[in-house]
Amino acid sequence: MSGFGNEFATEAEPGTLPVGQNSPQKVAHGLYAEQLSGTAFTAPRGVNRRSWLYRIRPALTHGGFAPFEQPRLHDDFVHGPVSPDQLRWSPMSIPAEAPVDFVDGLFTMGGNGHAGAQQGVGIHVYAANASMEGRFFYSADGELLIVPQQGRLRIATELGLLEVEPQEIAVVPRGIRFRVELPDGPSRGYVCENFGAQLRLPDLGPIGANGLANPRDFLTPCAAYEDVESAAVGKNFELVAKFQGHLWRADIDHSPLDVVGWHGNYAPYKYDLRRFNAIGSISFDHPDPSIFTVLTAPSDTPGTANMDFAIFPPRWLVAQHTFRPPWFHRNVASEFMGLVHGAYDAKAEGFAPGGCSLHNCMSGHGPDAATFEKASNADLSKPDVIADTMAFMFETRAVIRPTQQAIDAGHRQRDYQACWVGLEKHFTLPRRER
Ligand SMILES: O=C(O)Cc1cc(O)ccc1O
Ligand SMILES: [Fe+2]
Repeated sequence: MSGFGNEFATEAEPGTLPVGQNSPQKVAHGLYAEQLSGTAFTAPRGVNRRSWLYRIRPALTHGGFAPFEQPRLHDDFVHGPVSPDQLRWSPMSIPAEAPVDFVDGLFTMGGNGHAGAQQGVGIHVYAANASMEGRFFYSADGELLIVPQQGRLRIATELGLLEVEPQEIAVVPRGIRFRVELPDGPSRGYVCENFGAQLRLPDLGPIGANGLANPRDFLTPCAAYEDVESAAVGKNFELVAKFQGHLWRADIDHSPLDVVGWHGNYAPYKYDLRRFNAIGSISFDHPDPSIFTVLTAPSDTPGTANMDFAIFPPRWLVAQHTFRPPWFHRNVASEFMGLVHGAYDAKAEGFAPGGCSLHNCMSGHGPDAATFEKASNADLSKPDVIADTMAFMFETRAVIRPTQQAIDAGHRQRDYQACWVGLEKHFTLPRRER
């Protein structure tokens, strides 16, 4: 179903949805009615999100929770000093031998804020080789923006099935239970867990009513359900929850993906980044990267987002008498970048698909020496096309604290700063005539 944040109504069996009310005394087909609230009951109508689910069993049907050991996934972003170094990582290798599913394959790179304060983000990468089997997951801490880099994901959610491939993204709202299957086997990607206000389309200001990510290109699944008892398939099922920064597990004797019909505006969605209508300079100078915002999660300060998701898609560079690539700069916001495909226009080498970089608040960064040299001498009489590329940025208001495991990781490029060696002093003044 198409459209960002629409009021959808969908049923996998005819006659499931009640007409004219949400909670009849008896629901059709012997189902239970359950409301899933994604915003405060009293949030203003324009941002209020909730859905009504008609399901085989209510969501409370499971055993007690006990801690679940996956120490690579957490959100301890508070303790210890944080270095202002520019950081970069090569792609994390995908496990080859023992089966590792999406939950076990998550590795927290860094983040800020805390789920408890409903502020900040957790930034994770995943590297997995196996589908989740008999395991279902949800995060009560934040909505999950999933950016696959290698391998498709088949995300079976309570509200329906999302299939995403690299260069597409999926967003699973806080609380929605899902299972990730890997149709292509070895898979890798990035996840931004947004603890703040929900992602939405940015205002377009003078751009007008169209452009950037267009609402109709966001797709939400139709209802699809499983009527599966664990005993019938001879397996133990478990429900894994991320709650206040830690993982918990509970036995569950059935698939919780048992929603036969639902209606509302709190639902997972996907978007193909190749549909992004990039807008840029047709005169001079490289614009601020906010022009590439796909989705934004506002904070309480207008214009200063908890998190922005921006992409750097294929596009033409036509600006005149200017340095065309991203400029050297320092930013009050913090920038975590990843590369889904191809090469990034500020880095000639070293920023590989599946890799990532972190440039924190006020840390200087910009084009590497090779890019600076090339762009400073480029022939600007011709347009340049950047094809075959898809980089992205999670940009946050607060400093992104890398985790100790990210700092210690073997795939961290300890020589990252060397990419700027060669940016020599060129300062000269014309000789003054007497
Ligand atoms: O640092 C980066 O590479 C991201 C970035 C891209 C751009 O085009 C302008 C500013 C910016 O921070
Ligand atoms: Fe930057």
